[in-house]
Amino acid sequence: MSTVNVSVPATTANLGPGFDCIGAALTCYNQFQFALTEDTLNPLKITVTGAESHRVSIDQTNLIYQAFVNFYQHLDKSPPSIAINIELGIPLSRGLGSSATAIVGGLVGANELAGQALSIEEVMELAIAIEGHPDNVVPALLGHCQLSVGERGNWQICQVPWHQDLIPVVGIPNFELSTQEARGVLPKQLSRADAIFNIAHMGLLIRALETANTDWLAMALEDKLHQPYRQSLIPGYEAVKQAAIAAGAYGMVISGAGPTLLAITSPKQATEVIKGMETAWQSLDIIAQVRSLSLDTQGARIFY
Ligand SMILES: Nc1ncnc2c1ncn2[C@@H]1O[C@H](COP(=O)(O)OP(=O)(O)OP(=O)(O)O)[C@@H](O)[C@H]1O
Ligand SMILES: N[C@@H](CCO)C(=O)O
Repeated sequence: MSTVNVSVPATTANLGPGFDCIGAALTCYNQFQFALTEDTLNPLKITVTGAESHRVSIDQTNLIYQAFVNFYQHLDKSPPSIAINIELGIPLSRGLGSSATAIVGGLVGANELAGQALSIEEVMELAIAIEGHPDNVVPALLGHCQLSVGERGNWQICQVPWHQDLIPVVGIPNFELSTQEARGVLPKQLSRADAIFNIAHMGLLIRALETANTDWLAMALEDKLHQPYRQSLIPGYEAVKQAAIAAGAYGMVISGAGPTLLAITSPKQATEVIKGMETAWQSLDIIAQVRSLSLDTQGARIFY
């Protein structure tokens, strides 16, 4: 087989208190096609379609290709000549795990072309090493909501049940915030009180997601580790949060490193929450796309 297609879901990381360790896959996708070529003079050809396609590099710096090459380096082999077609469905640098889709897509495509030389656990390990933290790449690969605990070479991955009555609503503004910039504003040290706050809220979050106990969820989404420092990088954060909660959301958090904002609500209130968040962005003259999504339960999918 010389051509393989891989579809990888968007992911929302952190979910409030779970900085760098929890993330959920959402029903919005990037698609990648990998076709082996015989062209040794031009070993890489990349084409990109979809919104923001002009912003993706089409040379060897492309993150998908870097992950692809990383896979072959891991096997001590040279990468084959390859044509990669990228169909972007997930906006870039918005906190919806676009970089994780590129890393997972590149690795899964390479693994399939290499006859599944690596197990899914080995692919996951490589993906975490490239991204530097597991919270996006693990659910992008496996689907569902995933808690990743451990360190290089020794990860425990725990699927966190997500109650079907909890609807994720994402508000995606039309400005970008790079993960690098959003990590740059975080303090190097935390007080003991803030550490205890996050440990307790994270424990509550796991049970709240499973049971849809909405009092628990409303409290569990609070965090003292990253959101207080990142809010000022996202114009409209407070107004959109207030509007979402007034319209029936249980809470609202920064999705990944932002600037996308993630509200969680009930199936009944989802339309009102979307309207409320839209109106709040509009009143600040910020263009944003607000929509409800579902939990993706498949992760990276291979098809021919
Ligand atoms: N389909 C893609 N092909 C190649 N590179 C990509 C692709 N998608 C994302 N990237 C790379 O990832 C960068 C965005 O990564 P960044 O971590 O800043 O944002 P994100 O992954 O969208 O957000 P977050 O990590 O907060 O969820 C892009 O600037 C680009 O370099
Ligand atoms: N946990 C990461 C997710 C974005 O890559 C962060 O918030 O910086």
